[in-house]
Parts: sequence; structure tokens; C-alpha cells
Amino acid sequence: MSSDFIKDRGQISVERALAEFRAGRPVRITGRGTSVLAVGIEGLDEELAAALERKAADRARLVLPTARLRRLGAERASAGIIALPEIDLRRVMHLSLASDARLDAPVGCLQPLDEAALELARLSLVLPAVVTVSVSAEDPALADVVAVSEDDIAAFRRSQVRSLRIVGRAPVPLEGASETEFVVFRGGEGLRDQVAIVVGRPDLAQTVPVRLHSACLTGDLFGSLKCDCGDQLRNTVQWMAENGGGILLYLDQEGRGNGIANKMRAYKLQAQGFDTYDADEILGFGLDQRRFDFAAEMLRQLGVASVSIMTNNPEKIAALKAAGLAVVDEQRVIGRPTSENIRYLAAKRERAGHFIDIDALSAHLPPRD
Ligand SMILES: Nc1nc2c(ncn2[C@@H]2O[C@H](COP(=O)(O)OP(=O)(O)OP(=O)(O)O)[C@@H](O)[C@H]2O)c(=O)[nH]1
Ligand SMILES: [Zn+2]
Repeated sequence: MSSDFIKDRGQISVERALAEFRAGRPVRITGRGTSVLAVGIEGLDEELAAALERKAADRARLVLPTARLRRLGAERASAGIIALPEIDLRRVMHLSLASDARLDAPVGCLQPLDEAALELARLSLVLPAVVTVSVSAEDPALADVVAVSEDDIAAFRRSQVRSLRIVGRAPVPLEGASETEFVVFRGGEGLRDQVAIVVGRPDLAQTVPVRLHSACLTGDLFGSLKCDCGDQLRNTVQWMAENGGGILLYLDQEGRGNGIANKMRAYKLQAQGFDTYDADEILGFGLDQRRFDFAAEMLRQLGVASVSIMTNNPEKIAALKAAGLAVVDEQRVIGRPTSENIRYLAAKRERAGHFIDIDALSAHLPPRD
């Protein structure tokens, strides 16, 4: 395509690669004079496995993140690979996903481009488990496979913050908050636009109450009893409307940034007794994959410099401070405790240091029906 239409070739090639990964098709990753074909395990079937093996210049590799390798019994500081003499689908799925799986081979060090393949999986919100095979860069049969460079993958998240821009805004009266404006940004994390909800008329020259709210379909929309997000969302808007206004950032970070499909996989594991963080670790996710640098940029573009942040999450406070915003004070945002979410809230406090008073919450648990 002519350069008239292409402004940021690198960002575009990553966006195309994300679409391929989500469709379960392989992508060719290039860099350091080498090339690999990479495919997320969700897209793997017998036919694709055989095609990869035909193209492979050496043995296929299953690339797994630190969290998953830890679950398999290998304590490591970085991701690693398990060599695949043959791409045996049953073995690949078991090693990548089963909650009772243990290592059946030594873990090797990442080979060039393997980490880029894993980052592509994370960015495309599929399971963070990838099969890679080294291939020759000149193979004509790979001409129609979407190619992307290792460097462009590594730079993508930063470019998404840099390119963040307002693409639309309009008044949307809400129940209990009639003077509200939705401001839509393109860029940031996730695969959809981000929305800043300006409640009332906050004086941007003063300290502005703000909340960084990660999207939670189950809680925000359907009133899930498994978390406190829906209450936090509505209570925050209500409080802002009654107290001089504020800004709620509604961020495309479903599932602590892992996406709704992975959150449902985690919920299925939670139904088997795992807590919210162990369930994520079984799937290969660390404690919390989210970043909030782009949220700070959204506030900056809205003209906010000094904030009173409404959260229990120390990571969010630290992120706004690191981005240079003045965090003047913090307000806790607590939803109703339920017998289904009290363990989730306790885990956030015990394992992620959230400022949640579990004893006070437990005292208000509704009687078991
Ligand atoms: N992976 C995973 N994500 C979850 C689970 N329960 C809720 N979430 C997600 O957790 C996030 C909660 O977002 P927030 O309420 O903005 O943030 P927080 O980290 O809880 O901190 P606060 O600002 O104090 O609420 C959303 O992305 C939810 O989809 C779970 O069990 N597993
Ligand atoms: Zn939730």
C-alpha cells in the first residue's frame, strides 16, 4: 500500500497481526535476521499443526509465560519453552491449560522472537500460550501470511499511549446524573475505544475526583454477585453528581486486562475452588496485567492535573503519580459484600494489597439464604 495511506507502518502491522491471532491464524514474526511462524494454541488444530511441522526449520516450541510454568512446577523469572518433537495437540493443550498438569520435559530458554509471540497473544486477549516454529524468511509459500516485526510488537503498547486521541464526545444524561458527557478516546489498552465520563462540571483548575474503572461486563452490566464492580460504577457516578462533579474513566480492561474469554475461563476454575489469582495463574496470567499509563494521558488531555482518586487499588494511585498527576487524596469505593464476592475482595486485599476492610465488610454480609 502506498505511503500516502500508511502513517505508522509498525502499528498497522501489529493491528493486522492481532486480528490474525484472534482468528486463530499463524503470523510470521521477523527480527534479528530470523523468522518464526507463531500461532496461539486456541487456533491450533491437526491440519494447522501438520502445516507448521512441514514448514519448520527445526523443532516446534510451546512458549509459556512465567505464571503458567510456575503452575507446572518450574519456578522461573521469565517465560520459557517446551520443545515439541511433534505438535501433539492433546499434550499442548494439557501443558497449556490443565489445572493438574505437571512438567513432562525440561523448560528451555526462549529463542529469539518467542517473547514477541507471547506478547502478541497477550495483546490479542487470547490464551498466553503459543506454538512457534523457525522458518526461512524467503519461503514463497509464506508470502500471504501476515508478517510483523519483533520491534513493532515491543513498541505497540507505547505507541497506543502516544497515539491516544479524542475521537468523539456528546452529552448523555444519566439517571441521577443528568449533566454528563461521554468523551471517547482511540488508543490505550484493549481492543476497543476508551470512554471518559465527565459527570457534572468539575472545575479542572482544581482537584478533580476521578475513578479509573476497568470494564467488567458481568458486574457493570449484569449485576454479578461475584464482584463489586457494578456498585462501584454506579456509586461513583452518583457521588460525583452529588458532590460537584468528577471524571470516571471507563477502560477496556475486562478481566484485569485479560479479556472476557479468559475471565470466563478463570471463573470456571473458580467454580472448582481456585481463588481469583490462582485461577488466572493457571491460565498463565500474572497477578494483574493492567497498565494505567494511558489513563493518566486521558486525564491530561482532558485538562486534569490534580486528582482525588476513588479506588482501593494501590497500583492505580502509583500509576497516576508516576505519570506526573498530583494525587491529592484517595477515596475508598466499596460495593455491597455478598457471600459470593467476599472471598474475591479478601483475595484482593491479601494478595494484591487493596485497601479493603474485610472485617467491616463481613459484618455487613447479608444472611445466607
Ligand atoms: N481475571 C479476573 N478479572 C476479574 C475477576 N473479577 C473481576 N475482574 C476484573 O477486575 C477488574 C476490576 O476492575 P476495577 O474495579 O476497576 O479495579 P480494581 O483493581 O478492583 O480496583 P478498584 O479501583 O479499587 O475497584 C475488571 O477488569 C474486572 O473484569 C476475576 O475473578 N478474574
Ligand atoms: Zn467485576
